[in-house]
Amino acid sequence: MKFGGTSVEDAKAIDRTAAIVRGRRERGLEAVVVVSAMAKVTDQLLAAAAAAGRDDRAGALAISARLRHRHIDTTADLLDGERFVQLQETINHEFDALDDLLRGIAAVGELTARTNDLVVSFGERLSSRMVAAAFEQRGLQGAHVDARTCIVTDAHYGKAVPQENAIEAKLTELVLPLIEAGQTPVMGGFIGATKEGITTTLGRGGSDYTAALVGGGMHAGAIEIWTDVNGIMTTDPRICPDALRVKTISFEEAAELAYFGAKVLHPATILPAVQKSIPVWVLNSRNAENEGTKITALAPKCASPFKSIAAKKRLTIIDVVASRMLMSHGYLKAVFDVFDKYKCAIDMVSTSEVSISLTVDSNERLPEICEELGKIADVKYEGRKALVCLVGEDIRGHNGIAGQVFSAVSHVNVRMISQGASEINMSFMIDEEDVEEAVRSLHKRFFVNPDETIFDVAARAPIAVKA
Ligand SMILES: Nc1ncnc2c1ncn2[C@@H]1O[C@H](COP(=O)(O)OP(=O)(O)O)[C@@H](O)[C@H]1O
Ligand SMILES: N[C@@H](CC(=O)OP(=O)(O)O)C(=O)O
Repeated sequence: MKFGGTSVEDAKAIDRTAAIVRGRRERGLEAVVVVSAMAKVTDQLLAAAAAAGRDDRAGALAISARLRHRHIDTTADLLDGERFVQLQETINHEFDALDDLLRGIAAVGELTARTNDLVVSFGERLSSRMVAAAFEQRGLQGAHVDARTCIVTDAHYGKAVPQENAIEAKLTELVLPLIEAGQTPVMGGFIGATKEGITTTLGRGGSDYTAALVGGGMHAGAIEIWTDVNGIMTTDPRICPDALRVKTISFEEAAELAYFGAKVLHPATILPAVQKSIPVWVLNSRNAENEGTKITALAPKCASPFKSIAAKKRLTIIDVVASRMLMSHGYLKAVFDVFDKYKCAIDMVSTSEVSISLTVDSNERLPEICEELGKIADVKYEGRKALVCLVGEDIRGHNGIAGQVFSAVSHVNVRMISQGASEINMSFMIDEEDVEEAVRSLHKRFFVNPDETIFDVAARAPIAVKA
């Protein structure tokens, strides 16, 4: 069971989380609980690290002081007596270590990726201790597990690669005995450590990934991702408040959605679950009675061509123009080698006779990448672009679908179009400021008469939406 930042954001949310876990235990189920940092804490830790890195020591320590108060206040609301005193001491100890670290970064005037990971790791280290203690007080026999003892990764800081065999061995050694003793292990998501014990992180949104690694490594019967919406919806409910819950979706569809920007699930989550055929559920911790979304190996038959629409912002289009060389042997390889060298993933590619257009996440190394590409071609790049992606296994069965999609967004300037080889997504690139309108138009066009076997039409009323 993984509970995201909003499911542990304050004492009330942690209380709801405890009630959900109690419900599972009362049904005779055993659970390992993975928690994220309290909502927004990771962003604030990143801001503190960045401030320290540019020598703003006072700014960094001020952020840390606010976080210390928030964690202690929540602990005071959660725990009584001796339990509170003990955890308060632990939290103060952790924040003293964080402050020392921030002072160190400011003194050196340099923030490395490795140190950045160590700073952000405090979020999950603290939240997991608080949730474990809250479970303990509520008779759930919470047992805190430091995720860094089990989630073994390589040393690719900021996006470390988990070592699944080593993880499975550690889970068997350290977590299984706790379950066998009737306890509820609680660990932080998102963080891990190299085999030498250096702290790493799995990339933003990585707690879902931890949940899948733990579920996979322990051969769980199910992986539950508890969040703040009723499940995977037909689009982000912050863009369309009338988005509908999707009752069932395939692993492939969910993976495409996650990759193309649906924040509700981390893209890497699905893989360990698919490999072991473990069903994944996305559920709402504010509305635990709701059935959520079930992600399964096979997509159910659906009368609608699409299950959901995702959008991903902060992309850059790069146009590489080389009229004489494009079709020559080895040219594309030379272009892609440059992206490989900078470990820069490409989202979409399209070619014409004279140019290749590629899209990548906007990142600070783009000027270097383009300078290097400039040695073999003329290069232009343009940021503030976004990708809109429609996902559904039944796209291929619907004639004229592209016409319907593009007439729904005929007022928007479309820069690139792609239909993936898997034939379960159709995506196009537009200006960032057009995303909301394009998604609303498409949602209106494709979910006006939804298939009731797949979409929760009964609950058309707006669901809980984050501010
Ligand atoms: N297709 C979608 N279905 C559901 N939620 C979505 C979708 N696309 C984007 N979201 C957003 O994802 C959010 C949940 O992800 P996140 O904030 O990371 O939650 P958590 O803190 O629980 O991990 C929702 O509040 C919603 O706004
Ligand atoms: N706290 C990490 C990991 C995570 O998955 O968080 P959440 O479950 O709240 O999206 C982050 O913000 O990236």
